[in-house]
Amino acid sequence: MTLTQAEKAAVVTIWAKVATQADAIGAESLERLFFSYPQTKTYFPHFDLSQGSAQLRGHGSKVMSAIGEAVKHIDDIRRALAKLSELHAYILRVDPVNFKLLSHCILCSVAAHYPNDFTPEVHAAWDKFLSSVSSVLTEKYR
Ligand code: HEM
Repeated sequence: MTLTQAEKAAVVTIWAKVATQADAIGAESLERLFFSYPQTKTYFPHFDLSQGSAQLRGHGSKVMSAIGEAVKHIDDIRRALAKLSELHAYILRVDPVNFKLLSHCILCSVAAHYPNDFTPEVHAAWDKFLSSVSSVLTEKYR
């Protein structure tokens, strides 16, 4: 899935804003994930997943910095996320369906924080970007 130059530019622009609140948006995305799709909590039996917990915030921050790496290396997301891809496929064995759920929650959090920036074009570009990140993180399964 390749992003056009215009889509890449839209992703980089919205990320510049998201990056300033990345930790909050990461934690909120996980809260939305666990609240709307409670089955996803089974991957985190060792975490305290209550709203605002230190583990939830810490993990949200890690997830968002990986997204930031992908934005920084938008032309080579595969290489930028190679290690994470192995981790999710071979060690964590996260079912690929869950990536769609998390991507959706990240999309909602970004929209909620930046309603004016979240135009249909930005929405489409951000959605496509998160799909690219997800396909990189799940491609080792095949
Ligand atoms: C956009 C998609 C995702 C990104 C960018 C992402 C990113 C990350 C990062 C950066 C880490 C930490 C790796 C490390 O400590 O070296 C991680 C760990 C982990 N991820 Fe993901 N992840 C994604 C999707 C998912 C999904 C959908 C699930 C399951 C519902 C999941 C479950 C886990 C688990 C269980 C860990 C280990 C947590 C721990 O024990 O510290 N991830 N992920």
